[in-house]
Amino acid sequence: MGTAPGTDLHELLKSLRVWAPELTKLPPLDPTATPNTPLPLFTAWFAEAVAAGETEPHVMSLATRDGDPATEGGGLPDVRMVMLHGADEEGWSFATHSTSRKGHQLKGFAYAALAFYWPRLGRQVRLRGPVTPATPTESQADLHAHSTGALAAALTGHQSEVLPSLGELKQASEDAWELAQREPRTPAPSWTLYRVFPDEVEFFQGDALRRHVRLSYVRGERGWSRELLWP
Ligand SMILES: Cc1cc2nc3c(=O)[nH]c(=O)nc-3n(C[C@H](O)[C@H](O)[C@H](O)COP(=O)(O)O)c2cc1C
Repeated sequence: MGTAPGTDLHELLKSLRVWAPELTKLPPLDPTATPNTPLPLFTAWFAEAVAAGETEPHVMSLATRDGDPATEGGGLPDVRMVMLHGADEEGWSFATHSTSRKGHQLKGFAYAALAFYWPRLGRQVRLRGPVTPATPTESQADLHAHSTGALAAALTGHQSEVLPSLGELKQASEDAWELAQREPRTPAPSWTLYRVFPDEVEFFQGDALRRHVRLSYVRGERGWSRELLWP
């Protein structure tokens, strides 16, 4: 049986391209003009992603590891999107429930990888490193600095548990919205701010002739070193 034109996955894949010139501008990356440490380059690229009109430049993929690789079924990778809450000398931060799937994974193996993609500039940033939870006070302060909707979502709770029906979500969410509006300082005890303190940060600048520039910062005993990687 035929598929209606324009909806076939493989036809669509053939028709798509990355970095179409009408949407994407590929700036050159001169490695000799980059800072000695990755944070200033990240913050500059982030600002440029915002200025270029990236829709959600603060959304990133967060990869974690499941369980212990020595046990059966353990050590498997997992990934999902989360929002960046900040990046400074203490690390790159995000927030989630410590009781969620990723929360349990981070408890068992406190190391994670993050990836950003900013297609309008043909840029990717990836980093990985150990993860540390912030204190409950700092985590709740971070939550309360965000929107009522963010608080309501956190108060709804049960993240990653099996949901018996959408009706149960509606009821829990309505209760959470009501509480968040009435008591904007209500704590969501499992909501936790985590920081990734990177061992490595790689900046990828796409190039039209596929001579992509990959600049990798590696943290060593004497601070950061930089090297180029083959694309
Ligand atoms: C654009 C976007 C942003 C998201 N931001 C967050 C976030 O900041 N924190 C969070 O816990 N989940 C966030 N999520 C939901 C996660 O992707 C994921 O579904 C949820 O955290 C459960 O993941 P887990 O089962 O691996 O723990 C976001 C999803 C999307 C699509």
